[in-house]
Amino acid sequence: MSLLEVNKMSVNFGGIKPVSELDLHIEQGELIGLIGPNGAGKTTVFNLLTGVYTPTEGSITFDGERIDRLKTHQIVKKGITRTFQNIRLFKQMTVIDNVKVAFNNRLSYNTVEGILRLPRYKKQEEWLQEEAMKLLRIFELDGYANELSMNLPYGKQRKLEIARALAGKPKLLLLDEPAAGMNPNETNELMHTIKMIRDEFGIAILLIEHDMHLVMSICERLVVIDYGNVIARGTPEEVQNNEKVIGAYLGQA
Ligand SMILES: Nc1ncnc2c1ncn2[C@@H]1O[C@H](COP(=O)(O)OP(=O)(O)OP(=O)(O)O)[C@@H](O)[C@H]1O
Repeated sequence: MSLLEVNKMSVNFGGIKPVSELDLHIEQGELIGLIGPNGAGKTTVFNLLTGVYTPTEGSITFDGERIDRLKTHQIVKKGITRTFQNIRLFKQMTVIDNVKVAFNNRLSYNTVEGILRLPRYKKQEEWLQEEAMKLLRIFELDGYANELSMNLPYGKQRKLEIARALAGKPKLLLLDEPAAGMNPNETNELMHTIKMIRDEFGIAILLIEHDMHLVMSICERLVVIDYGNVIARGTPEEVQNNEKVIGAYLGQA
């Protein structure tokens, strides 16, 4: 069984169907690109996978369990985390605190232990600090740990968002246009970061991205959607030469 199995998933908003009968399978450790023209339904797919929307038809099975009726925080606990098209960091918090909050669902002290700062709280706080620093080091953000996140350069804010998503220890990471707004150097660095995550963390990644060079360079398989329907699947080479795909992108121009 695949890590993620989406079968005939649709969502209907008062007659509009941004996603229609979508099938999607992702295996452990795969790096898959979800591409398509503007308004094709890509972000809606992410919102369905993460419980922001509930599918009106079809099913989502993750790690052998149905998740399509679960709430977002329950899905995070099952092992799916994401980043957003527009950066959603806690701007007024430090870099390390942005990562620490995401470890929350892995802590086990209760409120009283927290308020009284009892030993279990202290031990977990130390663990939290170490784990958060480890993640920051991997992303070369440890030097910025105590800066406010809003003061980081744009590319580093994007990296921090990914680091925060990894703090939840996902089995599947969803990245929504991580290269949006980046300059070519930042995009290049991001490409290495995404590859590194997959190799070091051994997790599956589903990537929405308009930067075709990035997508074609790092994804093993691509799924192309248009008007909420899958119009092509395959390796980057196969998809690049697919007439329906070319037509969909030209139609946009
Ligand atoms: N809650 C909603 N109610 C009504 N329509 C919606 C809702 N959410 C999304 N849509 C519509 O679904 C379509 C797909 O939007 P979506 O944001 O998923 O596309 P996208 O492929 O991510 O586009 P982009 O590449 O521009 O980010 C759009 O026409 C959008 O207006």
